[in-house]
Amino acid sequence: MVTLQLHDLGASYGRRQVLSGVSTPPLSGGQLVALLGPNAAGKSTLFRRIFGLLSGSGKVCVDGADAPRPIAYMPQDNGARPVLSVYESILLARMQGRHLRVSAEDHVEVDRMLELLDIAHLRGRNVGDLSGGQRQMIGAAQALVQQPRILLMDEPTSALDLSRQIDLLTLLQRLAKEQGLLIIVAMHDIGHALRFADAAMVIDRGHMIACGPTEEIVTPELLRQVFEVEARIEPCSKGRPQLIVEGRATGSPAPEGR
Ligand SMILES: Nc1ncnc2c1ncn2[C@@H]1O[C@H](COP(=O)(O)OP(=O)(O)OP(=O)(O)O)[C@@H](O)[C@H]1O
Repeated sequence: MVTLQLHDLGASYGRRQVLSGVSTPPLSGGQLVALLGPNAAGKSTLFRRIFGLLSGSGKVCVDGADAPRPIAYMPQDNGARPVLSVYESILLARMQGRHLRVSAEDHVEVDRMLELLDIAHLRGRNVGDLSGGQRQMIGAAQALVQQPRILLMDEPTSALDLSRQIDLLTLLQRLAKEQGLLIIVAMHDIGHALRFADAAMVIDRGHMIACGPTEEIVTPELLRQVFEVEARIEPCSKGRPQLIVEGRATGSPAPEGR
C-alpha cells in the first residue's frame, strides 16, 4: 500500500514564504483525505510543492508506489488545450510520462474513464466549448486516467452541481478503498469533508494546524479558530455527521493577507 509523508515542507514565491514546517504522519492509501483551510492558506501551494512544481525546504516521502507516474495532480484551473477534443485531451494526459506509442490499452483506459465519470457523451466536443462543470469533470478524468497511486485534487467539485459533487466524491471514496489509492482533495465544503473524508489536513497561513481522522479534527473549536464561524456538528437522520453553521464568529476580524 502506498504511503505519503511530509517532513517540514516549506515553499516560497520569490522572497515570500507561503508554507513552512508542514509535516504529517504517514498517510496511507485506501483513504480520501480532505485538505481544508481558508482562502490563501496555502492549499494549492502545498499541492504544487508535493507534486514537484515548486521547490523548497523539507522532504516529500512516497513509499510503495509502483505506477509509471505515482502522483497525479488536478489543478484548480484545468490546463487542457481548448482546441483538443475531450477524448484527445484525456488521451494526452494518459500518455504523459509513458511510452511514446499509443497502445490499444491506452484507448481502453480513456473509454473506461469516460464511462466511469459519465462524460462519454462529451467525447467528441472541443474542450474550449465546454461549461465550467464539464471541464472540471474532464480534469478529473485526466488525473484518474494516469492510474496514479496518489491523487492530489484541487477543489475538483467547485464548479459542479450538487448531485455531481456527491457522485464525484462517492466515486473517489470508492476508488480509494477498492484500489488502495491515497486521494487528497482540497475543498471548502466542510460538510462534504465530514461526510466523505476519512481524514483531514487543516492548514492556515502556511502552517499545518491539524491532521488526523476527520471527526476528531473538525470540531466547533477548530471551525471558530481557523474558519471564524460558529458551527455545530450533529448526526443527521441517517447518523452521518452534519455541519450546522450558525454564523460568523464574533470578535474575529479576518487576518490581514487573506
Ligand atoms: N504564483 C504565485 N506567485 C506569488 N504568490 C502566489 C502565487 N500563487 C499563490 N500565491 C500566494 O500564496 C498564498 C497561498 O496561495 P494558495 O493559492 O496556495 O492558497 P489556497 O489555500 O489554495 O487558496 P484558495 O482557497 O483561495 O484557493 C496566497 O497569499 C497567494 O496570494
